[in-house]
Amino acid sequence: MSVMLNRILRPALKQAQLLSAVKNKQPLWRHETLVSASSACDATIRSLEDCLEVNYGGAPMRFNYVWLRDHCRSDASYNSSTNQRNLDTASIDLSIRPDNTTVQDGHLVLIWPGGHVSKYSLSWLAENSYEKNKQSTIQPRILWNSDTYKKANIPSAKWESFMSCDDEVKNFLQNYLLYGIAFVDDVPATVEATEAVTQRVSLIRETTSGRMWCITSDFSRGDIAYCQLVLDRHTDTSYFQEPCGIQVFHCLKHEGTGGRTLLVDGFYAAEKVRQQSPENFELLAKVPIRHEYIEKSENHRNHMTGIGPVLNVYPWNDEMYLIRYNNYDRSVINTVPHDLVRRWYVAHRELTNELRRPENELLVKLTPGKVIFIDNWRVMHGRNSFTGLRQLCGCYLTRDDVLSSARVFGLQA
Ligand SMILES: C[N+](C)(C)CCCC[C@H](N)C(=O)O
Ligand SMILES: O=C(O)CCC(=O)C(=O)O
Ligand SMILES: [Fe+2]
Repeated sequence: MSVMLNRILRPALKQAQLLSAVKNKQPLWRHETLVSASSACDATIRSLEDCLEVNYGGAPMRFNYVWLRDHCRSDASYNSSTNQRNLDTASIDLSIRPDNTTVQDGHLVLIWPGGHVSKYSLSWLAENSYEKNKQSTIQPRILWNSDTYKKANIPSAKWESFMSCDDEVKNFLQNYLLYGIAFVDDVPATVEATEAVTQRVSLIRETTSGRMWCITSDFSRGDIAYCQLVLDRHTDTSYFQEPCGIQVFHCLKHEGTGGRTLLVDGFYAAEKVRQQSPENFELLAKVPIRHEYIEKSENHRNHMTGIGPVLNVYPWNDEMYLIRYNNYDRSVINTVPHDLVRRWYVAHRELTNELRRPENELLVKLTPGKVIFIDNWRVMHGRNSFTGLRQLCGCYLTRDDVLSSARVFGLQA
């Protein structure tokens, strides 16, 4: 089986060579020919069968030849003013190899059959190598429990400066990216001001809940959010194929008791599971789970479903990027056989236990003026039961646009 696979991946290797390599347990790459070797003051290059090995400081990096041709940054191949590829990738010969390989002034220079020249700075190659990227995080984060979040003493942004000063928004976004929650204080207690504050950061994502929504416990919609009962920790819109990126809450009025907001860093809890039982983490990251929103009332008819694992992880570096966790909206499990179902419940229980540890629960009373932004892909929210009139307004924001704003400010996101 592995021989078959290798044959497909390395067609140039002779079957006999391959078999003897497998038999002698030699690494297969030994059989690849060292076509040329050139060195510069800071880099060594080796041409292998289907890739170029570049030694430049850290671990050796390997660049496939088609990849190199595809990533040529010459004017003919790439439009650097729009940052878009001109080259038709389908026109590249899949067995292409450069005729000439040199390093000049910190650049790798390749001459391809037909004479096209490609030049890549070594630092660009290092930055964009798989070897580098499998070790880096897309988004640096500080995972927290109640204590560590409080000790970090993160300042809230202030309405006045938030609305007028980009640096205030930048600092706010930095906190938001690191912790998955961030606050703006002194916001006028109106839907309009709440809308204005969110538009400093992103676009509003209109959903079936509305654009800006304002809820009281009036049972106006077919969902338990619209009552006075306790709501356990959860992420919203888990029934969307792409759950909403950001949840914004502003409590405009509360004449009564209770109704504190519960926040839990889902990544903190999930990392605990990863450390304690990697097999449970993997199940939560693999088993597809459906969530559902079914509403049948006079004014609203909806049937949404979203399918995906509870934990979503980038496959090349194992970084977590999205949690779907909503026990209210979780639908029928019918995507895996019974033995996996049993193991999935064990894994889900372990995650739930971590999410429910009292030391992980941050409780905040949202008061008029305090707007909270919650990373709905990471931080769970819930609330205590409450009495009296409570008016909560807010909206969802599109994640892509929040991250884009952050990157435009020069933040890593
Ligand atoms: C009020 N607000 C619009 C925020 C929520 C309504 C949707 C609640 C749903 N159970 C969910 O978790 O997505
Ligand atoms: O009432 C609250 O504080 C939050 C309710 C909730 O979970 C939601 O609206 O998404
Ligand atoms: Fe919610």
